[in-house]
Amino acid sequence: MIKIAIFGVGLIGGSLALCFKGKPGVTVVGHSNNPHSVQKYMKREVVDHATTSMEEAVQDADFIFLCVPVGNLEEYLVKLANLPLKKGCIITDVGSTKASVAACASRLQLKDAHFIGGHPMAGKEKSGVEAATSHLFENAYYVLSPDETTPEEAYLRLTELLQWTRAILVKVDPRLHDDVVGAISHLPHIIAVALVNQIAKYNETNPLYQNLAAGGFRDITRIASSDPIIWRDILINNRDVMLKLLTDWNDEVDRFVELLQSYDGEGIQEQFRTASEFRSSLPERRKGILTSVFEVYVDVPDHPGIIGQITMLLGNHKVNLSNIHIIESREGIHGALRLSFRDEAHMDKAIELLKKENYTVHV
Ligand SMILES: NC(=O)c1ccc[n+]([C@@H]2O[C@H](COP(=O)([O-])OP(=O)(O)OC[C@H]3O[C@@H](n4cnc5c(N)ncnc54)[C@H](O)[C@@H]3O)[C@@H](O)[C@H]2O)c1
Ligand SMILES: O=C(O)C(=O)C[C@]1(C(=O)O)C=C[C@@H](O)C=C1
Repeated sequence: MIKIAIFGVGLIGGSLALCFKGKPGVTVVGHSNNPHSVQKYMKREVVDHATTSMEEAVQDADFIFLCVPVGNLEEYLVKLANLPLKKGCIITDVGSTKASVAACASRLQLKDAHFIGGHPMAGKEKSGVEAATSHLFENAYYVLSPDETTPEEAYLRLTELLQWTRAILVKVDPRLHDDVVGAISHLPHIIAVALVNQIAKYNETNPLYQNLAAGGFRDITRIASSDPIIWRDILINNRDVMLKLLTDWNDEVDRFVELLQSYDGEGIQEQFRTASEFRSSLPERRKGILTSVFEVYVDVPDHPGIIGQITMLLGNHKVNLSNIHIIESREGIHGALRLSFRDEAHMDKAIELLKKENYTVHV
């Protein structure tokens, strides 16, 4: 029997619990200091058992997942270091920053357990166990940060367990993680919140701002509704990285100020062109059983009607496309199309048809 203890059965802890619960030979135990939360975990059936006792949760546990706010991770590690743990037990976390928790674990020199930091790059603006879902991590990157003391055997045991999440596991150094995730996750959260607050101030004198706010505003501000405590902890913890990133952000804002002051239309167009190019190169990651990713890339010459030709070819043979993306669209340069399919059979049929028409296809 594999016992998994989860501390903090909220959005992320609850979603992990749902990935593991019911799997052969697995028992999932949830912990909270609050008896009402313990009852809720049981009522919602996200865990097999729940308790307010830390000792009971970790007794004989093979894996311990710390899914509490970043500001509480060190306190939990210190508590665990003083409890009897099963020999070889793996402690991991899901915190959105990795350097400080890794440093804390290495200072503590856990006796019988191995700490391997983790961070699934998936989430929502909603929090709590009510928002948990077993599909949350599917096709998402999941960072793991073993260090030089981590036995290969322990790392492999954790990666094997995490296969149930259907995430893509990737090893990243904790400091590099905080730099990169600061830029692609933490900075966007600050920008979204600052933007909403700017508009909310205008709205105080005229509700038309709120009434007219449409798709653009909603798209860029979804994450402004994220949990204040979770994000307070993340930003304070990654403070140094964030201060540097905000300086660079000010430069980006200043660039637009200069472009507008000098009526530089071409410069503005160039900003949108380069942004669109990078954004369309981001891999699409769809979640859910029915929306697994089956993608191919097709080299295409730059001439009008090429997308129509390809969609017609596939449509005529009843191949269902779920999405089509232009990766490179600069004039005179060969580009690529990313074609997405809902299942493997349609993807295979598309590859066969495209190759027959002499297109270069990359799978
Ligand atoms: N929300 C996201 O998109 C996301 C994505 C990846 C990782 N994370 C990380 O996952 C962790 C959990 O975030 P979440 O989004 O699941 O939040 P959440 O609020 O949904 O869950 C947090 C859990 O921790 C418990 N908790 C809160 N304060 C506590 C305290 N002081 N002591 C003990 N338990 C406490 C809560 O009861 C809850 O069960 C955080 O470290 C966060 O950085 C979040
Ligand atoms: O999709 C969202 O709502 C998220 O905020 C998820 C998100 C992100 O910024 O991408 C947020 C925090 C995490 O630590 C990882 C992922």
